[in-house]
Amino acid sequence: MLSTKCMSGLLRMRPAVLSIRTMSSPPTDGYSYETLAVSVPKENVFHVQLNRPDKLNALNKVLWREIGECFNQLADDSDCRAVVLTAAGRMFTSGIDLSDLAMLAGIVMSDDDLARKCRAMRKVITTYQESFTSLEKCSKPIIAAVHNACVGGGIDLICSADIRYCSSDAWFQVKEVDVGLAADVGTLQRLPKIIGNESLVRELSFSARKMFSSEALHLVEGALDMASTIASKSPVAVQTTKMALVHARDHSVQEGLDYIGNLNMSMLQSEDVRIAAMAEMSKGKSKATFSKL
Ligand SMILES: CCC/C=C/C=C/C(=O)SCCNC(=O)CCNC(=O)[C@H](O)C(C)(C)COP(=O)(O)OP(=O)(O)OC[C@H]1O[C@@H](n2cnc3c(N)ncnc32)[C@H](O)[C@@H]1OP(=O)(O)O
Repeated sequence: MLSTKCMSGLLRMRPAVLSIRTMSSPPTDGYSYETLAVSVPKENVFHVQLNRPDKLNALNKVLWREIGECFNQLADDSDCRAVVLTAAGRMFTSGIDLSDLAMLAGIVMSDDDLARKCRAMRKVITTYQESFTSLEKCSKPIIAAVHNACVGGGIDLICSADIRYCSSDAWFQVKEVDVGLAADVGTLQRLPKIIGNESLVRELSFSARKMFSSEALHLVEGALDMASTIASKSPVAVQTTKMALVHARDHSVQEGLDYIGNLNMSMLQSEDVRIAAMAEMSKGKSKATFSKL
């Protein structure tokens, strides 16, 4: 989102979301959540949907916890090679559940001692941060497909995904200052690196102004097709690529080169390299099939 390139969107998102449901297999065993719906619409592609439509997918405590649980589970699921993240109902998310903000006020009132209040507050912030960081730690590529509103904590969430698509009616709002907060769950850390424009990030974060999508290039099927393309490639190559990209964002070029060198001294020994190379040399005559990772 938000750079011209990433703002490019998912046209007619709602019908497309319905069509994901139609194509999907029933909820996967072991993926039972109160606030998330998980399905498998295409081979090795998992679809995670924020599922509190009546509350515009406001991020309550349960949803925040379940996001972490779900992506930790997907990380260990060898049937999953790529993930599409969408939301049910008329908006992607309206941000943190405002009744849970009262919980923060509860902490302020909970003790007379500042150190104890600070420790309780730190625990909440860390727990929320770790939940969204689970997307980044999950080695499977994650495509967030945003429709309509993506507010506050929603920006934190999609900044942890790998790829962002949005609908032509999508809008984005770093709204924290409007509720008296500095965003603390990843937006201020990740968004500048995603957009590559520090000035724009500051403007959005200081003003809480809405930023609208003006481009609409892809359908939800586009996200699914992209996930499917990724899922068809060597999981060793794709997941190592994701690890290297996340590492590279936070390290120098030389540190990144050392990191990929250390990783690839093992990964290049994978059977996937031979299988992929043979398929490439056949110029499309033979199709590469990779085993689970
Ligand atoms: C340690 C903390 C770290 C995290 C920090 C995160 C910070 C943030 O996310 S800041 C942003 C917080 N969000 C907001 O301030 C947005 C509040 N909502 C709205 O402004 C509007 O709902 C919105 C413009 C998104 C949509 O307006 P619309 O008129 O179309 O719908 P509504 O009638 O307002 O909403 C429908 C029902 O959903 C409930 N709801 C919507 N948003 C929230 C929310 N964020 N929290 C709780 N509930 C929400 C709304 O109350 C309606 O419910 P009901 O009355 O029962 O029908």
